[in-house]
Amino acid sequence: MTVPPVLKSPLAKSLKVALIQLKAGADKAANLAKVTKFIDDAVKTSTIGSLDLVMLPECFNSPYAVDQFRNYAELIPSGETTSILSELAKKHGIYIIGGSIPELAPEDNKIFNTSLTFSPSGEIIAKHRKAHLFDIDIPGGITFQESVTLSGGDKATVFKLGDFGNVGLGICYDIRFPELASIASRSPNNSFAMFYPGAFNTTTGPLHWHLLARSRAVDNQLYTVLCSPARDVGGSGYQAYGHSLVVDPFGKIIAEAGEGEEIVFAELDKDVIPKVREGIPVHYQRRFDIYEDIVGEGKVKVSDL
Ligand SMILES: NC(=O)CC(=O)C(=O)O
Repeated sequence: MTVPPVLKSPLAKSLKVALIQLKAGADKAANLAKVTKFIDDAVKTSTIGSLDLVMLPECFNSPYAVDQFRNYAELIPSGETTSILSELAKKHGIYIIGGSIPELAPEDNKIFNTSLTFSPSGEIIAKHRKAHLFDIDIPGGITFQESVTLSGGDKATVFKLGDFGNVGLGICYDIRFPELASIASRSPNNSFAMFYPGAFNTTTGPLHWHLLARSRAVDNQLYTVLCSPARDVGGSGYQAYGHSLVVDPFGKIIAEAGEGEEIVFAELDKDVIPKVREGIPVHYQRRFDIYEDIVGEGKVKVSDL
């Protein structure tokens, strides 16, 4: 039997988070004013004590629409959304995982769907460009082609969240690709959580939102934290699913929003990861001798039958 080593949690101290589930409209200034108010409110009304981190949803300053991304795109770090989030992080002395915004890359005029994380002193400590673009076609359900106007990022993102430990960051459709979470959780990265700002919809949300969040948590024995826009009831555009949530490393949902605008609070307990990994030690039972070559297409070994 594999005996797991005596475990030190990858989360050094418990982390108190708020997820801001808000609805973005066409008016960018109004979206940004709303973000400012929601973050102020989260800090003031926290039901779990002083917050460490606030997270925003995918595309919180613009409509989630292929034909609009370029109109709302900003330079990073000189754009106004970056400045506002940096100031808010500094003002409240918290980390902010800034959902995502359309980013204009001036060197090649490409547009990316980009998430920034800010430290409590307002510095950018992580930047992730959505790597897997949301190009799907479900007849009678939803057709969406991000690649019409967006380009995909070219890296997995793992970074140090100050004294808490390491975390991974993906955006929405990225959650369907388990590799990003595996990269974050495995040695030497040893992350305690994956954060996914995400805007699933009323077709794929009921099918897969909770399933994927819980799967990535169970696969990797870490927390998964997903923050969605609120649903635009009666609106004619993209209908986000809502249900922002936090899943613990056992796969249990420990906090969840409904469909409307809402703030959800959750505490990520530092002692849960070692308990899960000691009890169900898959983290130490992986057979890299069998699957080390199975990376990328065409590399699967076919056995001699
Ligand atoms: N909007 C997305 O990027 C992903 C999504 O809605 C899905 O995977 O379903």
